[in-house]
Amino acid sequence: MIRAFSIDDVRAAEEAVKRELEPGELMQRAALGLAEVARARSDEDGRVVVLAGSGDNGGDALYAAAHLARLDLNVVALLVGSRTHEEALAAATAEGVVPIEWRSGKVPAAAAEALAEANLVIDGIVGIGASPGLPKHLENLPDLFANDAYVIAVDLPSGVDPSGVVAADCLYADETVTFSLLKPCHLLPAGEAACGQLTVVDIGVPEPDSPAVVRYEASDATRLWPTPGAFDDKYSRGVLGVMTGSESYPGAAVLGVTAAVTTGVGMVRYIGPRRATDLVLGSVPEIVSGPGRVQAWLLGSGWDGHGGAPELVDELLDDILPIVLDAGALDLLDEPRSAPTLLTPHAGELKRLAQRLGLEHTQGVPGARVVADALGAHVLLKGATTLIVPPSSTRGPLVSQTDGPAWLATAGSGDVLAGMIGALVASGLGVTEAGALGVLLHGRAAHLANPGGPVRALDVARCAGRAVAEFL
Ligand SMILES: NC(=O)C1=CN([C@@H]2O[C@H](COP(=O)(O)OP(=O)(O)OC[C@H]3O[C@@H](n4cnc5c(N)ncnc54)[C@H](OP(=O)(O)O)[C@@H]3O)[C@@H](O)[C@H]2O)[C@@H](O)CC1
Ligand SMILES: [K+]
Repeated sequence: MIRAFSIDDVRAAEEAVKRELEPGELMQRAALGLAEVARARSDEDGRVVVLAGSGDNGGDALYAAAHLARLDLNVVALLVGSRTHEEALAAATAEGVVPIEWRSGKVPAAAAEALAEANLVIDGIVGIGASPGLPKHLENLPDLFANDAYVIAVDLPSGVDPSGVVAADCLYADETVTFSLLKPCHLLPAGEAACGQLTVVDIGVPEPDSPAVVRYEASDATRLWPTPGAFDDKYSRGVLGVMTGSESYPGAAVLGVTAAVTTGVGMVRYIGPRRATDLVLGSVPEIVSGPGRVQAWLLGSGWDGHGGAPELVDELLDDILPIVLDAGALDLLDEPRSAPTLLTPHAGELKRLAQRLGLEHTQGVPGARVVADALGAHVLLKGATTLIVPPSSTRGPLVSQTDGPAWLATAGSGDVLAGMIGALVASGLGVTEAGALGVLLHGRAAHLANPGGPVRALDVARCAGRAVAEFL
């Protein structure tokens, strides 16, 4: 599992280590690690520009500049903040780094020339002390870079919101070198794309207890998968009740049920309108049609109204069983249930849901968070990066998964994902684990369906079993 920590926790962990070290030692470790990566990425006769801002992020960059100059690289330091880390600047200039001040206004000619010639740019403008966005004079900075310049961000790309919540103008990097601990922006959509390759340099700061953001990996699927034992039967493995599809959209039912059965669950009970039931039975003869005992419910994919049995829905919502509410069923809930509940909206559905509930945020992490809090439910926000946002009261981390190829943006894909997650909830996983492993499985199955090429949702559903076998 990949973990990122809140900025407060990162600062506290760094302070605790600093108390045990000589003053400045931690920054020296960071700068040395950064310089080693930068050296490995630069040519023999490399021309390096270091962008140094006001804080310690600029300090890291300037000390790294000193190391690189000592290795005979040609290094220019652009001092772009309102202040400069003076000791680090003195160390850099003592090694032959050429400083140029550009604290506001138009770019000085010497700075523009150095940037145009640089094949390596080290972005030490701002780190975890950042407020989102770039200062006015640096807004068009990338226009000054050579086309083939390799950009290394120190700790995080400048301009990015360190907490990964607010999307803002930032300096895109080819590589981000961070120190011991990942920060939320490294894993969340508002920052991750700007990071490029993420390299972690160990400076000896231990992980705090509780991560703010986590990402499940294949090894987590291996560890957590609800693999049946010799004494299991179809009931002990778990039964999933599915109410999906409608007269207008019966295909959603076929996709979700196919995905659930192929993912592996003791049994699927399907309840839906006649046409959808016939189609489901025609392609998935393993299912049992009609109500009965189940361990979890999946509702809503392909609904046009309240599915096949509206009279059942209120009863289910009052029940103590876990429920996955997808698509049309996102409209059902107005207040928290007492049992685990997972909502699976895409961005448009989240917006509508938050507006219906009259909430102040409607998008991204803040939107998912207010919906999760209002409904006491986990919100799985589908997208290129899929997030799982728990209600604040759980104090649990956000989950951020980027497992699927972009080809998964296709009709029926969400129905398949819902079926996979439903199967995992019925098998006994909590909604967070089921959501995260479902997204992992969805991405892996898409890859197996047609590596590197377009996929149809039904093929993704059909590949789930093989993908599970790979995890195990
Ligand atoms: N702590 C440790 O032990 C270790 C820390 N380490 C390093 O220190 C970094 C954190 O350093 P930090 O706390 O000095 O903050 P940092 O991000 O450099 O600058 C904040 C200042 O920048 C400004 N500013 C704000 N927003 C801005 C923007 N959008 N764009 C431009 N400028 C902006 C604002 O100053 P202003 O110019 O407004 O006066 C603000 O005060 C961390 O990321 C890591 O690299 C490593 O050495 C390992 C050990
Ligand atoms: K930076």
